[in-house]
Amino acid sequence: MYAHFKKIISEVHQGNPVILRSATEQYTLYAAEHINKIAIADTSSKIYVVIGTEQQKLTDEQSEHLERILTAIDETKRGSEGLLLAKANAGIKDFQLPEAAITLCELADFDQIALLIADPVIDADIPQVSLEEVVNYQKTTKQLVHAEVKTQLPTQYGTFDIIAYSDEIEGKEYVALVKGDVSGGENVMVRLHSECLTGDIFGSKRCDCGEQLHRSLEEIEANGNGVLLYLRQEGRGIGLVNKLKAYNLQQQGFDTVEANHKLGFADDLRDYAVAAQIIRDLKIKSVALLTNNPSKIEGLQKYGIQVNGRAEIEIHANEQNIRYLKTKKEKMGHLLKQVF
Ligand SMILES: Nc1nc2c(ncn2[C@@H]2O[C@H](COP(=O)(O)OP(=O)(O)OP(=O)(O)O)[C@@H](O)[C@H]2O)c(=O)[nH]1
Ligand SMILES: [Zn+2]
Repeated sequence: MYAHFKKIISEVHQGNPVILRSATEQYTLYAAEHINKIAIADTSSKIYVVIGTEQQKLTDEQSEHLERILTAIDETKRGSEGLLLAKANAGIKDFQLPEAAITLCELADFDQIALLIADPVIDADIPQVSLEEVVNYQKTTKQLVHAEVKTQLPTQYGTFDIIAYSDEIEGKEYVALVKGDVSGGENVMVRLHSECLTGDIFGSKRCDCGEQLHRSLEEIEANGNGVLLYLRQEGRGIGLVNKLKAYNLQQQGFDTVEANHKLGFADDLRDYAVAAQIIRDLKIKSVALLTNNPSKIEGLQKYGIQVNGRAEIEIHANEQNIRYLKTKKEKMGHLLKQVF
């Protein structure tokens, strides 16, 4: 995993250029340690010096690099340089190209100072890396969830350890309900449960969430080992207010996917980086997911979690949720055997 990304880091480390791009912009990136007059003189494009800083205060090393770079640029008499500050402590959600540039320099064992040169020459020999790749690499490899407290929770299904997590990806709070010793475990039974206030708390019949939540806890208890992660992904990531707006649209005849589109959202906005991070924090080696939703499997694999199996968790349909379940099967690829 990440072979291409590791090559990028190695190129930056050796002082070679790489192209860093977002959907709308692209630049040639050099770590400041390697910049020399030739690289600067060779280009007539705008040059940005990017500095990672906590409080707009440079370290001694950064000041030295900056002086060297500015002298080099000055000697070319171009004077088209600009200064970009990247927040050294920027949350992953706020990452833009400056933060990505600084991250690449740090991963290449350099100080937090980089050069970005506009209008890069696209050349097959110069490897390219996207902002998204940098963000995904950080989400996979950097510890971005934190176990804050662990205690016992006796429930009607059995007694679980409950661990509350905070995270630096979404900025939310989560819980993991853990049965037994899962550390080092292979094929651990895991339920990724997406928050559904209406279904989980009020027993809504519009969806199958509440019943799935309780069934999962029963199954984990019966298995004597497993984890339920309560993920803050209300409304497949669109939030409670928008989900209720989607319900109004469904009342008018649109299905759950069409309703999302009418509100300006994709079918499903969920990202499973937090789930992957918690699974890694629990030192689980591989999982067997309780789900009917193949995108949860791919969502975890994307962040390096080994998914060895799947157990279905199908709830009997009722009159109110049959259309919703049919849409999930037909449009979202959910593996539902009892829905036709
Ligand atoms: N946008 C939107 N979200 C919904 C709707 N009904 C339920 N949800 C949300 O969908 C999520 C549940 O996801 P589902 O796709 O039903 O099932 P799943 O959890 O992905 O798949 P399983 O693991 O098989 O249960 C929860 O976050 C609910 O709040 C709806 O009509 N519109
Ligand atoms: Zn629901």
